[in-house]
Amino acid sequence: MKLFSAKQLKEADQATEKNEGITSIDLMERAAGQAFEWIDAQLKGQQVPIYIFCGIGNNGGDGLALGRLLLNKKYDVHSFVVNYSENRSKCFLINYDRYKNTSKEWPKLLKSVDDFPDIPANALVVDAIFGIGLNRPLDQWVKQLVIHINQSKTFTIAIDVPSGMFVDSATPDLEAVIEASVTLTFQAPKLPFFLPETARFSNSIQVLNIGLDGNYLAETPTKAKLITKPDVQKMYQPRDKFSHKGTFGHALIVGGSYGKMGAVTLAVKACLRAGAGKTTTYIPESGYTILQTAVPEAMVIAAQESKHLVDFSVSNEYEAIAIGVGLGTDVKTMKGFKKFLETNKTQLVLDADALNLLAQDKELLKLLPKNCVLTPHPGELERLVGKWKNDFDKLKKTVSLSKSIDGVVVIKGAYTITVYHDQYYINSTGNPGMATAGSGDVLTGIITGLIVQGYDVLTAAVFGVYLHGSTGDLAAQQTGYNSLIAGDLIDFLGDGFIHLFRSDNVPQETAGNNRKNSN
Ligand SMILES: NC(=O)C1=CN([C@@H]2O[C@H](COP(=O)(O)OP(=O)(O)OC[C@H]3O[C@@H](n4cnc5c(N)ncnc54)[C@H](OP(=O)(O)O)[C@@H]3O)[C@@H](O)[C@H]2O)[C@@H](O)CC1
Ligand SMILES: Nc1ncnc2c1ncn2[C@@H]1O[C@H](COP(=O)(O)OP(=O)(O)O)[C@@H](O)[C@H]1O
Ligand SMILES: [K+]
Repeated sequence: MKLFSAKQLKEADQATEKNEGITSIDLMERAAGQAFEWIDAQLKGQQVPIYIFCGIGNNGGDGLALGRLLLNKKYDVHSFVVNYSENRSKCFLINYDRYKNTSKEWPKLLKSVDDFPDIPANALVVDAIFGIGLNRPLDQWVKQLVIHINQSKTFTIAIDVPSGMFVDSATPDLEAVIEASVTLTFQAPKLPFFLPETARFSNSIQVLNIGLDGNYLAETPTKAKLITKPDVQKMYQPRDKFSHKGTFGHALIVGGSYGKMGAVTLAVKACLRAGAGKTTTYIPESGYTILQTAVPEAMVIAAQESKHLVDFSVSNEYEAIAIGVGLGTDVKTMKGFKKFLETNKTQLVLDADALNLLAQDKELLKLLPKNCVLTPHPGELERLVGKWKNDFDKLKKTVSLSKSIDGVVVIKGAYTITVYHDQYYINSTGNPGMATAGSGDVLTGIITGLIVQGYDVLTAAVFGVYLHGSTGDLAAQQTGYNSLIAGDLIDFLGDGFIHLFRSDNVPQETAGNNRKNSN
């Protein structure tokens, strides 16, 4: 799903008006109508005081149109115009008049802190103060209004965007943003809904299709995409009946150190479960028995050194090498790692301590082969690119890194973002249960397993991240968040694949039948 910029949405707006022969006021009525339908479907006529705060631009126009529709359906509506500027939009003014013709109680004008209404605890608040047109920090008194609404702790519905949130750049003041309970966003979600600093404001996101011009939406490329099930279904490569293990490649996992062999165990199991034809691990000698016992399906090459890898001389028979899990950052390991990079020609996935070694000597980045995959969590990323000022700056720095190595960088976390040059692929699966030691090692194994089967590196990263998260979601249904451990992600990976092609909305009857059959 494409995430459009504010400028693109305004262009889509104009394309729709031109191609459908409608005006912006018609489009506003459509948007407000969709918001009304959604709210009416939840309330079903239930009478609660509805407090609508409207700005003076088109977001405010949406708010007034919504207010009129709710009044027509006999809801208890109280509207306020937040008069932060005299520069009112045309569509706002039209809806202001329409509202006044509908209601005896006209919208109250708010011009300063003294005008703020008390908000009853049982009120439903609608935030239509600012939308995608916000382009500078809020005036002090408008910020106070946002704080006043947030402090009311009432259920708050943001129209299009929580007011105060910037769409295409960093939000300058995180105290001046509406904390929405639900965000009714038009046509497509906005990038900051998925970034760590701002995601908490938009909460439950409902995308309302207001029918913007289909051609414009299809043909306009976006920097950011939200990766959902239909996107990854297209990525899956079915297996041929006459395929054999040689068809699906040979992966090498290089890593482990004394006390950290588990990381390699998790990565190699995940790699196998992702579908690699063959896997080999290259580990310090002390891990030999551990690996052979824990993963009989994997081959093991034990290095001479007992506790840390020093010599990384590996053959070139592998389709991909994952390096770094449990590796450690011993001085001798660093030397061997450098020597390895100087001669290696195989596709690489670099994680954990391999990233820390790269951060210790950034010159090593120049030795990476084209199209490698780096999978840093935010701490590892910071060591590689330096401190960032905000989420947008983090993305900019990651884009520079991706371009400089001509490879893929996966920023792990909630809504993992895979960055390739200046494209962002935002993952929609996963849960806080996955914040547990070793779950990153599993991801490394999955991505490597996909690469050796023939997925290109970008697809392997985007698809692998999605699968890892959806597997975590399936596992959590059985384990709950607290009890999920990294090994569960391996156990459920098969379910993750199977669910790729299962409908999410299993009808009750079918679910019942399944239960009956399994009894
Ligand atoms: N295709 C679509 O997407 C559709 C969009 N629709 C709706 O329109 C919304 C966008 O409306 P919008 O462009 O009028 O901007 P909005 O957010 O109401 O802001 C109002 C104005 O405030 C100003 N301003 C900015 N910052 C400020 C500040 N800090 N303090 C004071 N003033 C500030 C700035 O004007 P300026 O002063 O810069 O000239 C800005 O223009 C969109 O979110 C959606 O709800 C739907 O109706 C139909 C389909
Ligand atoms: N709150 C969360 N929501 C979704 N995914 C998460 C969350 N927390 C962690 N994860 C995922 O779990 C993995 C953790 O990786 P990492 O920090 O490298 O763990 P480790 O080094 O212990 O293996 C990443 O893929 C990350 O995206
Ligand atoms: K809003």
